[in-house]
Amino acid sequence: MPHYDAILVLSFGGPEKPEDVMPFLENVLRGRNVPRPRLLQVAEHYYQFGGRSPINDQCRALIAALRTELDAHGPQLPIYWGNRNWHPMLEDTMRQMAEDGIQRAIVFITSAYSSYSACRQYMEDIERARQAVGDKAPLCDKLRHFNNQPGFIGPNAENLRTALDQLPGSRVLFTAHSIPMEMARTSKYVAQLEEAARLVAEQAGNPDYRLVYQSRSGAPHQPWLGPDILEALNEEKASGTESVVVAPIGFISDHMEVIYDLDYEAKARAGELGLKMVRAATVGTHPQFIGMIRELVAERAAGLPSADPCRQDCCPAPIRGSGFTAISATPNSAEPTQVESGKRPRHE
Ligand SMILES: CC1=C(CCC(=O)O)c2cc3nc(cc4[nH]c(cc5[nH]c(cc1n2)c(C)c5CCC(=O)O)c(CCC(=O)O)c4C)C(CCC(=O)O)=C3C
Ligand SMILES: [Fe+2]
Repeated sequence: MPHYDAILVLSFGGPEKPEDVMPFLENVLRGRNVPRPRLLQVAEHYYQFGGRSPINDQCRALIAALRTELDAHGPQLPIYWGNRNWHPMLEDTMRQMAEDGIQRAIVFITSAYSSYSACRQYMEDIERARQAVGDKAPLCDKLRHFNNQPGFIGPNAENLRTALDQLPGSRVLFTAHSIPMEMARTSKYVAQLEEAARLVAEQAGNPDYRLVYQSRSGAPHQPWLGPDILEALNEEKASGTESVVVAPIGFISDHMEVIYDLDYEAKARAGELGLKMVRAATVGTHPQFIGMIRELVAERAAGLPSADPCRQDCCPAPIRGSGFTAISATPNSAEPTQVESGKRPRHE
C-alpha cells in the first residue's frame, strides 16, 4: 500500500493583475487552434474586471477550508498548490515538494468532469513537471473525478433550490464549459454532465431543466458542444418561458467564465429578451464539498481501492493541425495514449 506524504491541489490558474493577462492567455493557448481575435476578446473580459481573475483566491479559500477540515478529522498531510497556466506554476510547486522531501502525493484536480482539458492534460502537466524536476520529484496519484459524488451533488442542489426560491417555477439551464465535439467524443464528459444534471435536479425538487454550454472557444468552423447559453435563452423566450435559473454545475467556483459569460453576458441577453434570470452559486467552499475532498483523500490514503474511471488511455488529446481529428486510443490497453503514426500530439 503506497504511503502518501502530501496533497497537491492542481488547478487552471488565472491572472491577478493586468500585466498578467496576455502571458496567461499565451500559456492557455500555446499550440492551440484558437484565432487571435478570440484571444483579444477574452483579454478584454479580464481587463473589464481589473485584470484579475477570482480563481486563484478561490483556490486559496478552498485550500484554507481543506486545511481546517484535515486538522479536525485527518489525515494530517501538508497541502501544496500548483496551476497549469499561472503562478503558482505546477513545476515550481513540484520543485518545492521535492526539496521538502515529499515522495508521493495525492492530487486533487479542480475539475469535476473528465475530458482531455480536465483530465489527461493535467496528467501530462504532472509528468512534464516531474521530468523537469528530476529524480527527486514525488510520484503523483490523482483522485477520481467527482461529478456524481453526494458531496458535489448535494451542495449544487442546495444552491439551485436557493436560486429557485427567488424565482419559483423557473426553467433551469444547467451550464458547463463547451469543448470541441472531437474532445467530447473521446471522453465521458457529456454522459457525466447528464448524470450530474439529473441528480442535482432530482435533489432540488425536479424542476424542468436542460443542459446547455458556455464559453465556447476555438475556430468558428470547428464543431463544439451546444447549444450555447445565449442561443438557449433565445429559444426559451421563443417557447414562452418567463424566467430561468442558470446553474453552472460544470464548474466548482464562480471564476471568470462564470462571472463574465453568465453574470454579465447571459444576464444582459436575458434582460434584452425580457426574461427574468437568477444564477445559482457554484459549490465553492461548501462544507459538504470540502468534506467530500477529505473523504476521497482519506480513502486513497488508507489504500482502499478507489474506483477510478480513468484508465491509462482515458481522455486522449485531439491532434494538432487537423481541426481536432480523433486520436487512435487503444481501449483497455495498459499502455499510455497511442497517437496515429505521422501525426503529432498537441503537447510534446
Ligand atoms: C472543459 C474545460 C473547463 C472545465 C474544467 C476545468 O475547470 O478545468 C475549463 C475551465 C476553465 N477555462 C478557463 C479559462 C479559459 N479557457 C480557455 C479555453 C478553453 N477551455 C477549454 C475547456 C475547459 N476549460 C477548451 C477546450 C479551451 C480551448 C483551448 C484549449 O483547447 O485548451 C481560454 C482561452 C480563451 C478562450 O476562451 O477562447 C481561457 C482563458 C478557466 C479560468 C477562468 C478564470 O480565469 O477565472 C477555467 C477554470
Ligand atoms: Fe479521464
